[in-house]
Amino acid sequence: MSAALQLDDVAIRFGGVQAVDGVSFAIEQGDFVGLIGPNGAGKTTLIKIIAGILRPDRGRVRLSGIDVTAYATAARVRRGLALTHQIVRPFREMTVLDNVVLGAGYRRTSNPFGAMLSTDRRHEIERAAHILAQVGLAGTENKPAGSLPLGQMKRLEVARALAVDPQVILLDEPLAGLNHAEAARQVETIAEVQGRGITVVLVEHNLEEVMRICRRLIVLNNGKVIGDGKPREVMADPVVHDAYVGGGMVAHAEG
Ligand SMILES: Nc1ncnc2c1ncn2[C@@H]1O[C@H](COP(=O)(O)OP(=O)(O)OP(=O)(O)O)[C@@H](O)[C@H]1O
Repeated sequence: MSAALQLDDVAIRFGGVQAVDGVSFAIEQGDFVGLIGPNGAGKTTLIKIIAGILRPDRGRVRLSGIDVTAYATAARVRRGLALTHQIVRPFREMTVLDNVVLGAGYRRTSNPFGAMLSTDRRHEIERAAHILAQVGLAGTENKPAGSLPLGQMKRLEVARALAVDPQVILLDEPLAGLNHAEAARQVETIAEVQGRGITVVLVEHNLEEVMRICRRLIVLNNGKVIGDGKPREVMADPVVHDAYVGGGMVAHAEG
């Protein structure tokens, strides 16, 4: 069976900076992978390349064996990819429920606003309400998304990603800015998502949580993969340790 997500020799340069430098890996369906590395390692750039927001200078991106390197983001979403952003970006004046309904529309059509007006909107609404309950946001359906506290807004991001019925979900710093209780709740939500067989790729600075929940870590430094394997083994590797200490960041100092 093809890997859920496969990268072959992916690279991109911004001026003098080789942000991603020949990255290759394959992630199996249902795996739970933490993509980590010191500041500036290339994590966000790589996530953007996987999502089709940036085109690599070279290399290939495959989803379930299909080469999507030339696909726009919307076409990748229709192939089962979902993305949450580091900075939460709901439509703030729209209700929580409509934000999720709109997310679902992306999977079916390139015009999600049109999808909101479609005849099976009742079905979409029921489905969106169900997803909101799954991420612990039942009762918030009719509130404007912009009125939610950050912890709930980050769960809404996950709900919007789930609405496209993804096979692979990319989470960019889903715990950033959350207090301990909110982070714990968000981790529960993410673990539940992975428990449903969805492949999860997580970029996160909270190494303690990453080590606890991920089955595999891929470590980037200066755009290159410098570690790949079981979390404890990877973090025990002196090369990985040096990259963090050298980068001025000590394991589990952030969160
Ligand atoms: N649009 C851009 N133009 C120029 N340089 C960029 C651009 N985007 C990223 N870079 C550079 O590419 C490198 C990788 O950045 P990236 O944001 O991917 O790292 P990161 O691992 O996500 O870092 P952080 O943990 O701080 O978010 C950095 O040196 C960054 O300054």
